[in-house]
Amino acid sequence: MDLDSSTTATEFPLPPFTLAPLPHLSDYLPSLPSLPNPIDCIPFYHQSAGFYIASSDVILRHIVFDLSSSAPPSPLIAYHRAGPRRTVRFDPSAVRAAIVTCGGLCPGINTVIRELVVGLWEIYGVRQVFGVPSGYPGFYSADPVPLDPKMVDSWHKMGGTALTTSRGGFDLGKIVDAIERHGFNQVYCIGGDGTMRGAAKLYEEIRRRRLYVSLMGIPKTVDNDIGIIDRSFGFQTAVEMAQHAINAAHVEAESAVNGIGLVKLMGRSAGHIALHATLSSRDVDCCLIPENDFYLEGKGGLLEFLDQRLKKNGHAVLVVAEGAGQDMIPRTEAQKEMDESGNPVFLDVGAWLKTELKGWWEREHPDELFTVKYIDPTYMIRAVPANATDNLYCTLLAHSAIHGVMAGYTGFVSGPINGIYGYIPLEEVAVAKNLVDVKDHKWAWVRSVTNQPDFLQTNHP
Ligand SMILES: Nc1ncnc2c1ncn2[C@@H]1O[C@H](COP(=O)(O)OP(=O)(O)O)[C@@H](O)[C@H]1O
Ligand SMILES: O=P(O)(O)OC[C@H]1O[C@](O)(COP(=O)(O)O)[C@@H](O)[C@@H]1O
Ligand SMILES: [Mg+2]
Repeated sequence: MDLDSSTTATEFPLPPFTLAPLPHLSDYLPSLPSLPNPIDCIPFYHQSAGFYIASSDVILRHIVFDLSSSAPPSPLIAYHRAGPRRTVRFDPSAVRAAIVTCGGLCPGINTVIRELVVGLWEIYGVRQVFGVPSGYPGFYSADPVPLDPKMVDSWHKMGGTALTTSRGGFDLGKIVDAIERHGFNQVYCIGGDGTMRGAAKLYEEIRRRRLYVSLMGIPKTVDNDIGIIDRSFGFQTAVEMAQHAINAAHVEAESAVNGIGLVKLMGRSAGHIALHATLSSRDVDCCLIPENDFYLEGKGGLLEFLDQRLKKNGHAVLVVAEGAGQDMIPRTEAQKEMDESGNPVFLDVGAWLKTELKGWWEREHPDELFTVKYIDPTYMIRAVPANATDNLYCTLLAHSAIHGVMAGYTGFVSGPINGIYGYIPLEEVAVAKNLVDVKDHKWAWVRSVTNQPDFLQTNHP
């Protein structure tokens, strides 16, 4: 079927798709209040046609089709659209909302908290909003902190999380007991893949206990390792911050004889920050990520590549994601540790690479000048406030979360899918990993920009 030549519009039927479930409190609590949405009374909003989202409004997860393919496409998935519903299932005066932040930092967490508080207060007239300090353990080990718009007014300008966060300490029974004890009937969990896994268990336990509590997840991770949604909030700010480290590495390398600027960026199992920072910078000669094994010695290896690059340019810039090359670094049994959440704690691949490079130069070019400047901005790229783009994203994310919870939905994650905000079942997001696909165009673009080796083991003896 040659569609290039068609000069007129051609109609095609939409392929069949499956609508993902969206849990609702009425699934197990048949007699819920049903009230008009308080937005009806806010003069700033004009409830034109389509303002309120209906349960029939859906969005497709995949929007790329091969019309020439005769084989039926693999079943397409659709999700319910995010946004305000005509009726709400909570009396705003009876809402007691809890916000908790878990795991590592990411630019914009405080903006999400701020917009949850302001949105609940101003749009829905909720007057009882609490912050749960120090992550999941805070439910049972700390007192909730009452929040209001005045208190959170400038939080969007602050990095980190004003509620404080933690890893580990997830105790299902204690947390749900605390939710009941405090009378929380809405719970907003801000966190990464680990937090989403925890939230999915909390939702199941709340449902098992048939509690009138809506719990949802707002995905956060600077690594951008959460699947299904377009990207994590704060990720673009982190990539922007990484530029400063790469620029410094480039200046140091250019100013030295046979200088190498080496930058380690975050990315435990996914190298998105390193990839995007490399593409944004144009000064990087080689980008190493966990998804693409590399080797040092021999034909097609990193050392051969650097030797050529130093001969040609006199300097080179290397960007390495912290999770890359971990299986190459010698480690003692004692060093096989995990963090409090069970995430692997890595050895410093940057320090190891610096040592390897210096040893190599000593062996190959003992009489020539050489220097490696190693920059590890690690926490500097995630402990900053969100940039303008991410601040706007955090606001839309928080509002879509509130609209869904007030409408009585539960056990979901809110996030943009192909740019349109949707509600995704928690357990789907909790298992959906987002790794760099080294066979897609972006990685090919990195290799064309850097002209780095493909490190295919076939070249490697
Ligand atoms: N599989 C899991 N089940 C329940 N709780 C989990 C699970 N994985 C992580 N958690 C909890 O979620 C919180 C954050 O997890 P962590 O992996 O540290 O960060 P992130 O959520 O940012 O990836 C921690 O309190 C951790 O105990
Ligand atoms: O904050 P910690 O415990 O030092 O963990 C650092 C790790 O956190 C991360 O920023 C990701 O953490 P999250 O999964 O909690 O977002 C990794 O990039 C990094 O390896
Ligand atoms: Mg994580």
